[in-house]
Amino acid sequence: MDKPELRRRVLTARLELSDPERREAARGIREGLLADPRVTMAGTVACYWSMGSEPATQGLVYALWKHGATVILPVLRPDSDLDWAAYEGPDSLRPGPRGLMEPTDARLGVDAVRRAALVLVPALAVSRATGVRLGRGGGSYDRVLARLGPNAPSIALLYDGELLDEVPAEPHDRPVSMVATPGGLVTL
Ligand SMILES: Nc1nc2c(c(=O)[nH]1)N(C=O)[C@@H](CNc1ccc(C(=O)N[C@@H](CCC(=O)O)C(=O)O)cc1)CN2
Ligand SMILES: Nc1ncnc2c1ncn2[C@@H]1O[C@H](COP(=O)(O)OP(=O)(O)OP(=O)(O)O)[C@@H](O)[C@H]1O
Repeated sequence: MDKPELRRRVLTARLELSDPERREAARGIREGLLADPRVTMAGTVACYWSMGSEPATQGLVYALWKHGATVILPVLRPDSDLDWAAYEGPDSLRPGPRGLMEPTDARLGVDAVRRAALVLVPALAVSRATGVRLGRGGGSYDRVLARLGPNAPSIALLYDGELLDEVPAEPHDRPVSMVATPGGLVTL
């Protein structure tokens, strides 16, 4: 299966989830992450503000911020690379391009993500064998993951059934080190 076909399949399956199924999945993902010291001990966490049918991250972002972490969120650049800015509470976001909500705080630059002790990554699917992830196709997170050191943990947030035996990979694809599913964290 090629990337566009797998993207369509996963997005279709996500649209078929009911609201209670989505809420329950987001709760499991959030609780698994917030129970892990690698998450709660991170001084700076790079996260993202979920949209559409993605597993919801709003409660997670809020909990990390309340807990005292610096949470940075992506700002999409015209070249699909990602700038970053701090989450400063529920009023610190505004609508951005492509249906995204983006932070209004000062832009920190594309390299700000290197200061994160943990990077949470959107994905449509991840390979159990290699950690290679399928994204929306802009290559944004391929560039982000390429900037991180080899030991910086990166966690993709997935619904059940999205950790797959095989995900189509190209040379520029960068693996994540873990996935967070409704059932808990899986180290790859
Ligand atoms: N929540 C979230 N934020 C993110 C990403 C993401 O995947 N999810 N990105 C990951 O790289 C970057 C933004 N990249 C994006 C690339 C494509 C589309 C996109 O295709 N949007 C559709 C509408 C999708 C929908 O409503 O579900 C569109 O514009 O038609 C959106 C964001 C940075 N921020
Ligand atoms: N390091 C990079 N610098 C510039 N462009 C890149 C880089 N990595 C990937 N790209 C480009 O991004 C495009 C999309 O790649 P791909 O289909 O693998 O995206 P994806 O990983 O699914 O999406 P995303 O990372 O945005 O979630 C490709 O055309 C690729 O050439």
